[in-house]
Amino acid sequence: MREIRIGSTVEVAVERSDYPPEKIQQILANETVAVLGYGVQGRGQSLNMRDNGVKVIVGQRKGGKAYDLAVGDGWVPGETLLDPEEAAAKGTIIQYLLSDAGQKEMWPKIKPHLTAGKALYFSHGFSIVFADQTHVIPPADIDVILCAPKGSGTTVRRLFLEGRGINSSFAIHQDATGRARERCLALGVAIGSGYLFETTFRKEVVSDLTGERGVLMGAIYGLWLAQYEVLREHGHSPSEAFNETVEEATQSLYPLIAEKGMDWMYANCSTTAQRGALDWFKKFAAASKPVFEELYESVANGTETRRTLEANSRPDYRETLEKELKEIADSEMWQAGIQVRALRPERQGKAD
Ligand SMILES: NC(=O)C1=CN([C@@H]2O[C@H](COP(=O)(O)OP(=O)(O)OC[C@H]3O[C@@H](n4cnc5c(N)ncnc54)[C@H](O)[C@@H]3O)[C@@H](O)[C@H]2O)C=CC1
Ligand SMILES: CC(=O)[C@](C)(O)C(=O)O
Ligand SMILES: [Mg+2]
Ligand SMILES: [Mg+2]
Repeated sequence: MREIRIGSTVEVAVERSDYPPEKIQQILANETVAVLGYGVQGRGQSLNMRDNGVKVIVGQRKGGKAYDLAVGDGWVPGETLLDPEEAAAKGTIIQYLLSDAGQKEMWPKIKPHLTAGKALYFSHGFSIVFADQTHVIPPADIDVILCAPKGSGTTVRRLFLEGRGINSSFAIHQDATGRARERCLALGVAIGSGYLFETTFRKEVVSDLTGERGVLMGAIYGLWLAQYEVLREHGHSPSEAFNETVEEATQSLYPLIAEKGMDWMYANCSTTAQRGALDWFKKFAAASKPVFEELYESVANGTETRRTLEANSRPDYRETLEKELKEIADSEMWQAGIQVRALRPERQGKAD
């Protein structure tokens, strides 16, 4: 356990060394972990647990890319790769890692398998907190726990293979067995977390939905796009606009922020850049804060989850999504990106 003091706030983080492999194996000795869904998280988490000596089975419907990927990763059909319902019946811990819309849809079929003493595990507070929309209400005699890696499942796996770990949030919603916490933390480390920070299901889902719609994904692209367009409209070439908006950010300046913070990145730029950034960040903060308030409200009052469930439950949701992603890919900015990335010396001659 590591105590962190930030101003007047004291937080305790659970670390990997609190749950060495022998302790994980002891806590989970009589458990079969059924990972339902072999998407981005299901894949990363199940492979890491398997490598950590946990007894894991995967529940993924036959047919489709995810199933083939699971077979390719060494899950054995009929043994460690089953239908989601079959896996739910066999598992003592059910990791519910279908897409959030998929969790709602499958719930009536999964619920009967959640018998007394089992644990239901989520990587997002979505289904439980917005139960008025999802109707996911677990029986009272099971544990309901959460471990949410704060990053893509791809990163969960990559960092694990590099011997590193991802930060995750954890939360206990229901402790029916008295073992919910130890189950949750043992799993949290087994899936590849480096540090685990305690939260609630509600805090997790509200912050996560805000972050991904905001600075992590939605806002960052919105800002980049606006700057790219202004540069182009003023006669700058596509490569100049892209370099000055995206390539420099990801290749030079963001890694410096990751290393030692914003002040460190600023300190390593010119005094000219520093003066301008120090003046302008306040204007951007003031201009965007009302949008973040609007976003937070839309998350907190359930508008965002309602929209997600509606859009992602449509039979043609994949085609619509692919069309929207293709529009981005085909836009001048990201076409410029393909060309500019190909010029990175280490990528010469290699495809994107
Ligand atoms: N993608 C990520 O890296 C992160 C995801 N999460 C959370 O983890 C959970 C899983 O998310 P992802 O891995 O992104 O899921 P995903 O969108 O990759 O889908 C996971 C699996 O669900 C299956 N599925 C989808 N709809 C279904 C349905 N109606 N019936 C049966 N199966 C269905 C798909 O075949 C797929 O194998 C979600 O709660 C998500 O919010 C949390 C942190 C990051
Ligand atoms: C990767 C992650 O943590 C996100 C952005 O919240 C998600 O994929 O839902
Ligand atoms: Mg997240
Ligand atoms: Mg998310």
